[in-house]
Amino acid sequence: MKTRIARVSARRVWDSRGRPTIEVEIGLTGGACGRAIAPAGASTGTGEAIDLRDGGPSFGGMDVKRALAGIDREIAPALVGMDAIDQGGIDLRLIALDGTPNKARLGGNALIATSMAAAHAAAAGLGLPLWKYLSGGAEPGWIPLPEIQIFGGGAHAGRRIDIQDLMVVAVGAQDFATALDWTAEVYRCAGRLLANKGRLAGVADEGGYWPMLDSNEEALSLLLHAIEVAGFRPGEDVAISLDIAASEFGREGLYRLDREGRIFSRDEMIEMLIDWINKYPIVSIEDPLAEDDEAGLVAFTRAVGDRLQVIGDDFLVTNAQRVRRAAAVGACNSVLIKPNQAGTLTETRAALDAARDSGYSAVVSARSGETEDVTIVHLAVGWGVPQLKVGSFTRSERMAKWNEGLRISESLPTGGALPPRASLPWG
Ligand SMILES: O=C(O)[C@@H](CO)OP(=O)(O)O
Ligand SMILES: [Mg+2]
Repeated sequence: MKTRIARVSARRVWDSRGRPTIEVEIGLTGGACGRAIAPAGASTGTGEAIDLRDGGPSFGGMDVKRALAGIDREIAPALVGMDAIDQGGIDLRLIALDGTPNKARLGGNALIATSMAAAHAAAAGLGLPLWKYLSGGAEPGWIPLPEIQIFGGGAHAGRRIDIQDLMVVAVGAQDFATALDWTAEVYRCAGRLLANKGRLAGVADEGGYWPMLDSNEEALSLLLHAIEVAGFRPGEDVAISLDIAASEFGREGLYRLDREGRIFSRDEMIEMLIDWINKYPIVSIEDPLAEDDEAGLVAFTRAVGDRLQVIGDDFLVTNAQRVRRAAAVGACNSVLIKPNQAGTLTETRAALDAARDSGYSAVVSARSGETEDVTIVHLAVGWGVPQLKVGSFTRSERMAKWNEGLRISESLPTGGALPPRASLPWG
């Protein structure tokens, strides 16, 4: 059999924040090979798979090396001889081998890089592009709609503003290439507007501009202005999407917003967000409240869930059980899908299936620490997820993914067609 695993090897490579990470390479008996690199978050949910990452000010720890040793000594011997096409069996074996509930022993980063490398190897062994292999023969009808960061704040930008991602979605674009064109235009205008104000401090971890502003809302109004200056109709051509990443500044129902100079109660936080939704063309808000504030998330979803995509990221951590529980209590109506939060592709897929069963929308997402790895783009296309969140222009680890989307769209029967508006939550 051509797709039997002949070797598993790993190396220490570097991510976009200058930190070591793990690349796994899997070779098959037929000669095909696949490889994948683990990304890493900065604003992480407590329920995520635990990575073995190097810590300390000089990142001089030994944890990545420890993870590599685990791959050499335990994972490789366990996987050699398995069929790479048996993704479920491979992932189950990885989970059993690790033996902890959060993958802390062998490392979530070791597991996800291995799990994704197996999929790449299987696809290569069958002579298929990864998206096609993952789609199981179904023809995707479209390529996902991009959600792209224009301003970066929170843990990705020295907390100059409290909220983490101010993004745009080209809701009126018909195709993927046009969505990128429009977003690039807004991005350039936003940069010019910030520079003219003397408030541009560089670019954040995901490529969005790093704004030095006096309030969070100032960033929102500047973003709206940038959409208009770029010549688009706010809300009709280009809309706003936010990741508040509220777990970074909220605990036990209290939210400390440094830009606003005060602590908000849960109700005040919800009031402020609803005020923004009423004033700006916002179609999606991620982690509006902290991961420990289920009551707040339920109240927020009850108040605006019929007109807004409410995404759980830190709160749901790509976990099927959590998605089902959230749906039962009415917290959020959408889930962010990040493979490395789950730790294996099979668990990632289970979270997506749980979302579909619960009537939740889904958004596949990169992490703030990324590399040239483009697996998530194939995953979004192959699994038919209609939205994809990756960072912005001016950072190549982000553009590697958007450019891969352009390449994939050339081979889809529908070309670069985006999901029909009616199939999206705001349609
Ligand atoms: O919060 C998020 O959604 C991601 C991407 O923006 O950030 P991080 O990878 O740091 O969790
Ligand atoms: Mg998030």
